[in-house]
Amino acid sequence: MSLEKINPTQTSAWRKLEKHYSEIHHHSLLQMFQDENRFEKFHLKFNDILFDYSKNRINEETKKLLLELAEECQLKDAIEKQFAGDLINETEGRAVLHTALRNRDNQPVFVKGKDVMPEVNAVLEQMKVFSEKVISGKWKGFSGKEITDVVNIGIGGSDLGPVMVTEALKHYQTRLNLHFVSNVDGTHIAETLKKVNPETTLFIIASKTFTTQETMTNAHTARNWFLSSEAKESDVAKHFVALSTNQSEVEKFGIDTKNMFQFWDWVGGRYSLWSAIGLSICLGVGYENFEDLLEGAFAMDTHFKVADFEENIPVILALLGIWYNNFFGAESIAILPYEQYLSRFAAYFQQGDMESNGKYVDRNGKVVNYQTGPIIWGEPGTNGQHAFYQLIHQGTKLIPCDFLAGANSLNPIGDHQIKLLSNFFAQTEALAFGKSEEIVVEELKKAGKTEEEIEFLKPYKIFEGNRPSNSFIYKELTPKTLGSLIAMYEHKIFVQGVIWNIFSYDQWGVELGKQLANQILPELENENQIESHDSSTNGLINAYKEMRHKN
Ligand SMILES: O=P(O)(O)OC[C@H]1O[C@](O)(CO)[C@@H](O)[C@@H]1O
Repeated sequence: MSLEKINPTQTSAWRKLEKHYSEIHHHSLLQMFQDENRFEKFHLKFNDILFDYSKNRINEETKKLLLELAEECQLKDAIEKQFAGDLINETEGRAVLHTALRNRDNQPVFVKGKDVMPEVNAVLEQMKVFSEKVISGKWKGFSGKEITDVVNIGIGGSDLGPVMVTEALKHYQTRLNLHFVSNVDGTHIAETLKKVNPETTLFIIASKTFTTQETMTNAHTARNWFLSSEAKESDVAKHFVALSTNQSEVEKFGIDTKNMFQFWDWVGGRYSLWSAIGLSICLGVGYENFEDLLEGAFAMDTHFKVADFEENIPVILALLGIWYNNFFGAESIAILPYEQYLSRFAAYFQQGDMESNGKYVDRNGKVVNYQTGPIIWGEPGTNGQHAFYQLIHQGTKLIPCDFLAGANSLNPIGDHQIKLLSNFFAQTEALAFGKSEEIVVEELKKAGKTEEEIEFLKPYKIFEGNRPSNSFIYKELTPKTLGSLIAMYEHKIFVQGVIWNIFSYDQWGVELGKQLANQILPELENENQIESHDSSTNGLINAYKEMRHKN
């Protein structure tokens, strides 16, 4: 059964929200916080995570209306259909079941009448056995030495998840050194190969389709490099494994299918870190930690499935996003982790969110007349503070922010953590409440400025505030907590897609560029002048041909 296809702007909740927005959009957070119970009203707890959403430009009525919108858009039904394995990715005729990959209570999950759990568990077991063999040193390279380095070759969802998670869980690192190669720019693989030894390196070729140009090019280069050492063709099996849904392409590449870790078309690339694509995570941090990551995600899945919407963290997070995106006209969201280990978290959700909800055609095939997915960006605090926070505080754009921090550091050195957290708390406070003219004047007086200097400096030093943020504070960055946080954002993306009435699980928008690149590639293989494109593209190609070194 497909999802209901409701244009959100046609719902009565949307109309009420428009009216409500016109009534409250100028209200300040300062006024709203006159209510001493505001934090009590607008925060939620989930295991070791606290979600404070009180510093948002909402009141109880806003929340009520946003929840009405979710009901009217039949969110409950959509959630049930996704978890049940309905073919909700209609343009590709697929179910969407990354939740089955972390379905830790093992209840059957059916796709087209077949329970997928036995296969899911079999691949997990294969990942466990293999990663333990490599980590323990039982898996030997062609010259009998242990594996020391693992190179994951993949791109997009076959790279970003493992990169983000292995960085986030570096504290739990095994003895193996992990490397990731994604870019087709030869520099990426060249610089990586300089660091490794063919005798002790394991290459993981990670590609759902096993046809992606970047990945296959890098994979062939790695294979040639490997075979240019002492290694023989028959040694490839000891040094190359594949993560894919495409067995025949894996065979064509020359990887023994014994060394293939399978996943399925109901796992979207950007939701695949929980699948065989997570093999580099298992190798990097150990299978038990990978399992804990799955546990954390499963706990969030269960919460998302069963909690009432008003207490449902992904639902509330999604609705707040809609409030800013569609009513305030905010164009982006900054994800700002005060946790160095989460340095790739925002980059990961750039793909997660923007590839999922960057769509202008709705589920009825009609061009939408409202905004859909936001731009996602961000860097870890406090680095961001010294780079782009100026614009968030005093720029002309409204940028809702998600702040994330661990209460405890995994590297408790001196007073680093309280300094870090003092910044975390200070930033959301400053964004929300700003700095008034009176305080600015008082400070300038204290600094001994003249009346004239005060008049001049005053406007620059005032912070109008009223800039919204969510805060997530968790006990410590464990694999479980990380799993929950990732799943939380995944479900947020899904909820927003349902409300915007778009298909969140396809990505047709990346195809045109790929197609054109394939057409242009043969044109670059000769020295002929090119005239087949527009004048700009012709001009650029011909200039390139002039500039490049001739063989
Ligand atoms: O795993 P594959 O098939 O190589 O695809 C890599 C990436 O390419 C895309 O299909 C489009 O860029 C992503 O969705 C995907 O994560």
